[in-house]
Amino acid sequence: MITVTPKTLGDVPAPLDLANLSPEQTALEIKNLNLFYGDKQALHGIDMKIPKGQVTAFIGPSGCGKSTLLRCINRMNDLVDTCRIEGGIHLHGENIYDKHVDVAALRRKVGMVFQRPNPFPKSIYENVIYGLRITGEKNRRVLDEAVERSLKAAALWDEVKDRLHDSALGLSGGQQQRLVIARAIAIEPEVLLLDEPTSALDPISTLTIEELINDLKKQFTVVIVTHNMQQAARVSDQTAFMYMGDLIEYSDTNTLFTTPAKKQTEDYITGRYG
Ligand SMILES: Nc1ncnc2c1ncn2[C@@H]1O[C@H](COP(=O)(O)OP(=O)(O)OP(=O)(O)O)[C@@H](O)[C@H]1O
Repeated sequence: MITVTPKTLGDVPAPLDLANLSPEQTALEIKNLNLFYGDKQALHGIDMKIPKGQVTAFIGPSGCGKSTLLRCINRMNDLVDTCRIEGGIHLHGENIYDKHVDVAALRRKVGMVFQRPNPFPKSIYENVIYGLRITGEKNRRVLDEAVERSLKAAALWDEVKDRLHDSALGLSGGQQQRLVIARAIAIEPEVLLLDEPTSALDPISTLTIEELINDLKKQFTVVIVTHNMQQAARVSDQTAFMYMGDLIEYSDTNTLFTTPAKKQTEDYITGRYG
């Protein structure tokens, strides 16, 4: 039996009425999203609004479709040949799956951090400004400021400010993951997708990243996939429980973990399966 103590990091905001968010409150709206890998349907008619400036977690047993849904938000699934999508995801009222959407521009608005830290074999400095270099930024002062701002926002500045031109590969795993977060936020996205960002880290680094997530939502909308229910309870404002490609329950995190509406959710959070 797993017991989950909800929300220990940050303030507990008043729960939002997730079904009736206003356009101003909404960062993303997922509308009747179906996803197929070949003949196999991995997501079934997902409908949800993700609020701005908050942390939303996707939880559920292995294979339920959490990462698939997360990857839909910046069209990473476009890279999978067999993948077919119906329905849409609306950002500023526009479906990101419309034909004319520039996917590179979308990924500048919707950044992503993966399970394993993946810094480039370059200096700390060059890692952070990687996205800015791609956009053609050359002004040294602009780049220096972006490095300092992003590393501070990723809670890494104090640890690396005297060795910005050393290789990023010399950092610890937890530092590398914060560097990758700094790289993602240097281009000032609106939404940050985190796919099990602490699963390769030790408990202390995990706590540092969880505290960081709580700070990041002041500037960004954060969506996190985690297999760790305690982590979802600690960092997220709302939680979506998925099972076999269905969105079973989506509510504010305290409600989902203390008084779930659906039996499947209760069975999962009490450790009866998954
Ligand atoms: N590239 C792919 N090609 C074919 N099937 C895939 C692909 N990626 C995922 N799937 C299938 O889609 C379903 C959902 O997988 P997904 O990785 O989204 O689940 P998950 O909930 O994130 O699981 P985990 O917690 O184990 O990472 C699974 O049945 C998986 O086998």
